[in-house]
Amino acid sequence: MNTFLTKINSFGVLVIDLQGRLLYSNALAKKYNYYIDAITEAALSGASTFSLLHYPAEIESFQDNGQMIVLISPTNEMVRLKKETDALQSVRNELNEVINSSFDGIVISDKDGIIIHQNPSYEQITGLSAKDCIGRSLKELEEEHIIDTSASLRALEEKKEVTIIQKISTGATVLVSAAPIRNKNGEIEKIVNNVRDLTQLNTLESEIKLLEQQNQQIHQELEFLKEQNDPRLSIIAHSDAMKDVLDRAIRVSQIDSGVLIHGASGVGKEKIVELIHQRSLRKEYPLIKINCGALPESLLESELFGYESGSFTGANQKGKAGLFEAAHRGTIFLDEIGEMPLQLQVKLLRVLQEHEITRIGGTKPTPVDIRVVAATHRNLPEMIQQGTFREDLYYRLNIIPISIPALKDRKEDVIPLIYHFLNGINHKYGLNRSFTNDALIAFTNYDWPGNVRELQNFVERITLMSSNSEVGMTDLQKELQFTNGLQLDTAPTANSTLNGAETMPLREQLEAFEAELIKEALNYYPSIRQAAIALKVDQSTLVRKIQKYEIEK
Ligand SMILES: Nc1ncnc2c1ncn2[C@@H]1O[C@H](COP(=O)(O)OP(=O)(O)OP(=O)(O)O)[C@@H](O)[C@H]1O
Repeated sequence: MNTFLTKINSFGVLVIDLQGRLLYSNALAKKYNYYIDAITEAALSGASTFSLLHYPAEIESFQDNGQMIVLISPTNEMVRLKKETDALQSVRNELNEVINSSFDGIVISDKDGIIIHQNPSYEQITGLSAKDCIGRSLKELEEEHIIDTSASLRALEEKKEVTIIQKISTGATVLVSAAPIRNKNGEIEKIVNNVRDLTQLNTLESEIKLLEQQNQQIHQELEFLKEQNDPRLSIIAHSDAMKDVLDRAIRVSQIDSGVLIHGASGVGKEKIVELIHQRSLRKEYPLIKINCGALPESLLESELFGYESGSFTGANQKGKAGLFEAAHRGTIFLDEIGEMPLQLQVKLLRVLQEHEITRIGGTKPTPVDIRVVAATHRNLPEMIQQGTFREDLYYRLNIIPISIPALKDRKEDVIPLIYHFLNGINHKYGLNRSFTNDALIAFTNYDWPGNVRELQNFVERITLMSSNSEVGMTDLQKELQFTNGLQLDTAPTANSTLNGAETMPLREQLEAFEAELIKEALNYYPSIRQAAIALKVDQSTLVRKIQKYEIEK
């Protein structure tokens, strides 16, 4: 019965009497109204199909109680059409699901530029809801400045795919690609817009830029550290005075003006010149060094300017280029400039003014592009007063003055320098030497008149001569017997001062040095763990020391 009722509901039902008169018809049978007579006739004649142009149908009839019940159902063709429609609907649903779950915003407009669909991502990206957009014309949205330019309208106008950067009134910036969809006649029916969030891309872009900058910074720091590890260039500078010297040298290396370095013998003038040259744009060209006090006048002149063939007895037959020519495009370091004879000072001034030299015995000037860095331990202004140094040359050379203090005036550098030289020797000779505290105190209390050079020589000598792994006062005394005038004292002397204050006890100096190293490591490495690895100490030890020295991370 149930089956019967279900059938009844999905069939057209007619009830007729046996004479063919209509007694009842249900709603579905109404659409066959025009053909009732034909259907009745067919049913009475026992036919099972019935076909008219628009309503091919199957009929099923049976008699009951002197009446005939006729069931009318669409033919298989109709069922097929219905199935196709259902299938199309399900494809359409799937397509909608795909569109709606896309991370890109998708907006579809019709051929008149009216928005007919948008997916949820579009609202997430732009802040414009379906309510704001669907059914609205893109022209209107443009006029109301909700969007600045419509990609769809341009695609409709230009009849091709268009990609633009669009600004939305909500503040978002998006990349929109509008693609026309054509019917089989090639006419545009719809425009599909693909929308990407550029605000996010911009953020990513700035993040990449930031990473690149950090990368560059790290690269520069690495270069600096590499330089520091290069024994030819590493310059120990723990005192403020020496740090200032380094800062000044690094800054001056970037410009091409004359530099005059003042400082006693052995303070590190040549080291600073090397740094200036290595960091300058001239670093690929030679750095030529000459000590103006080491040669007699005539020889110094021929060394600097060169000579033509046969210009003086003993001269090379072919002539010879001088150091100015050899330093072309590079740097020339004139050490002990105060010792340069007056006559040569005049010639040097001409080179600096005219950027050309003429060889001895020659007539033709040769252009030279050189940077001159000069150094002296003499008091040049006093020499100018005495008439032994030319004032005009002094001002030419002294455009940027750098003054390196004597080692006794920057005692904070003594222990770091000792370790620097000691490490070099240990590494070179495969040793593992160290100094006792007494020895370090003695080193710090001494004034080192020969400055860093004297300290370096003494550290090298005493380390190599000692047979103990820890070099102490006995080794020092022994070595002193071979060294004239060097007197080391473990007690602070009246004139051994540190920044004008009394000499700091060694333990405090070592602690100050240790705190300084920890601060540097913490500044350089992003975490305490990495700083501890670099300093080769336990993380817990490092934490304890950070607390002890009250270092802020
Ligand atoms: N700050 C420093 N760090 C490391 N080594 C240094 C430092 N200062 C000087 N030295 C070393 O000390 C020695 C003497 O230095 P340098 O030759 O540069 O001194 P100078 O002032 O030019 O001497 P002079 O005037 O006698 O020529 C060199 O071996 C140099 O490497």
